[in-house]
Amino acid sequence: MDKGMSKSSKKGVILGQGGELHQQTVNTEETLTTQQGVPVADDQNSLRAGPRGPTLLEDQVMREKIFHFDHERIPERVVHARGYGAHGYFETYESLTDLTCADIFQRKGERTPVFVRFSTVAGNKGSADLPRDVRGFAVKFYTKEGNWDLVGNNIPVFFIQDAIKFPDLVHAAKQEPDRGFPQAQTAHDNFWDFISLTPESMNMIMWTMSDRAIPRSFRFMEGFGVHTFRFVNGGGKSTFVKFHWKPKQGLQSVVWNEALKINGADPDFHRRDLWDAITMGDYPEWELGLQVFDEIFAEKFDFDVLDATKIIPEEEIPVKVVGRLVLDRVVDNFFAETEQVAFCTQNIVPGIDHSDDPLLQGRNFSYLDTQLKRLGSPNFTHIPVNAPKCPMHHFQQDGHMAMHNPKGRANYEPNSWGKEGGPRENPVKGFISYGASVNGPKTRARSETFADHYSQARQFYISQTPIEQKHIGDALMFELSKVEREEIRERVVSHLLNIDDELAKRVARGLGLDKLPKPADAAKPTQKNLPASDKLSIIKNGPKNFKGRKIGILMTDGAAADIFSEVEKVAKSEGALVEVVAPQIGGVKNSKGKKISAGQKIDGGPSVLYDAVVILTSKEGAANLAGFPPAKDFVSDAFAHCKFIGFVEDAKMLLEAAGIAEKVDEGCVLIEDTKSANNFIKRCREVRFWEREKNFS
Ligand code: HEM
Repeated sequence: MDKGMSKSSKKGVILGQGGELHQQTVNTEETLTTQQGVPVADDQNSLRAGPRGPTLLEDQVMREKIFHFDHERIPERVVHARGYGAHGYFETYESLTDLTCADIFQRKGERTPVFVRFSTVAGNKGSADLPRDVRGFAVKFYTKEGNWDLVGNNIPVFFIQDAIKFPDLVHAAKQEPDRGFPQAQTAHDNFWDFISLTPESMNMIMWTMSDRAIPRSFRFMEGFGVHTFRFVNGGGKSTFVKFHWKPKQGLQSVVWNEALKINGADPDFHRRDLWDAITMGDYPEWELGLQVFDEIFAEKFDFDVLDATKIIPEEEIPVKVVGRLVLDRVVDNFFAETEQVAFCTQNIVPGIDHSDDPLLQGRNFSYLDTQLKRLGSPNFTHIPVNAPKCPMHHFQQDGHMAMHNPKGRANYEPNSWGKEGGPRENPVKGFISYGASVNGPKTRARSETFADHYSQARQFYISQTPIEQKHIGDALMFELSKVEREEIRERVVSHLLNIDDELAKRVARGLGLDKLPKPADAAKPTQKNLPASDKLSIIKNGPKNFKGRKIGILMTDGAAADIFSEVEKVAKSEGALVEVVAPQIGGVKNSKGKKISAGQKIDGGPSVLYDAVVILTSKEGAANLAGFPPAKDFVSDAFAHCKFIGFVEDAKMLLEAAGIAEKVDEGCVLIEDTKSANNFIKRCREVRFWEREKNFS
């Protein structure tokens, strides 16, 4: 023990003479060292000339520590900066030899390790999880023949058709450059100015204004490869393919007012949800689906399959399910894995190839280029999360932070070093690009087959349920109400007139436009005969049960013990979680005097954090909470967000104070016994009681 230090009652804990705490190794703890491995005796005090004197430059321990800290940050991704990753595996359901020689699709039942990163697009790294935004859905498959990255989104189309417009799109969407805000939202002039001058974005705008852009969780959203890719089989035959991820948990989104509140209550809502589900063993799963088609279909399809602003409706080409993705392991270290992972559309494997989609072609350049800047060296493939799990042999060498360097004398080929000469080409297994014929004059021209900007936007809109259509209108009104320049608002409405008259009129009314503008000049008239596609609606593809969802039970002292155990029991048998929200974090004593611990204190656990709620108070508890705004909001928000609400007779006073006692509807279930608790859970399977929203003005 140093001079001036005194022992505390805890073994290995010493107080310094300035009162600072020193935790020292006793038995099994490892010794703290510098990066050079030198043991450190005192991590609380820098080296000084006397206890009150200046710190000495000589202090290599402090300098090393601060030097490293000073360089902890790397540039965030230029887009998709905020994300969350997890490990898992992909399991192949059947051999697809006839379609592709990609090794991952050859053997039924084979499991391939994967790393997945979900993200928002526009917000900075520290933004919240629930802005209205596209979500990234990037999957790295560590196949036996190299890494295949399927870098997709939760929306199957994109804003632009040509990668040359990507910098403009992203500049317009992110914070405005003079003021540095608003961040993580598109509700501002620059974004809508750009969009209103870019009619090819209209299909994507319908999707981003829909509830797809405010998913309940990463677990409850679809993923799409977006572009048309190619499969190539062992005989060199190619077919076109589009990739889909279908969540086994079913689709689910939140409502906009809820999203706004979640961002405040828990900005990490989505990452926490994924972390919790995986650590509790409720592994999320998606099935990989393919839409496979040939040149003949591509020729006769109304739209160009190389145009990333278009889908192929599932009714035209059904999605064939070929495998499942299971996420079963959280990261050990967020920075090492989620931050350093580098997905790249150019990472494809034998049997998979690019198409001529001009957006995809530009992406193939952009990702590698940006990652060199972001990760600081061409050796980012040496970082474990990026390194293939199959053998690698090449002559690439040196560079910053080179971790794996080839051995031996030969670092070039051809060479004449025989066995020691290193790896050789393999024309049998090696990647061979599909030999598509390419010709045509060099030109900066866009194909006329890309010119229909409205027909599929309309098709998406008419495929939605009335509630979903209403949400699209509401979202447009919200976003445009934040736009300061009226001519931009008008220009957007002029595009909506080419999509759906009623939608355009409703938005115009909502914005208070004095008169309707003329419809925008359309390069091609809208085809109004495209049929509705049920697969495009979230509500029509919702969950079949309440598994993986969370019920918030607002409880007070004296709450009925039997009802609590009933709700807990039925929720458990459904695979749903319950969390108690109480006036104090210490929990409550139920009617039998048993202590029930709380997951949240009422003002930290608003109902927006739950998929359904139960108001389980005693009479006295309800009376106390009736005067407490966070408790009233808990109930009234759950009602306004169309959630199923279970309640007990004793909670009536709180319901009254929240203003819903008179409005109790079929989405509010009185829980008195096993039967009604079961009934409540059954209702919850519909996720929301949308009927209620019809009564909101
Ligand atoms: C179909 C259209 C697109 C989709 C589905 C898409 C998807 C994604 C996803 C999921 C990420 C995040 C990857 C991660 O989690 O690390 C990402 C990042 C990125 N995307 Fe895209 N993107 C699209 C279009 C584009 C285009 C056209 C460009 C550029 C020409 C581009 C450039 C980038 C860049 C530079 C990053 C950051 C990559 C990094 O720093 O690692 N994207 N994109």
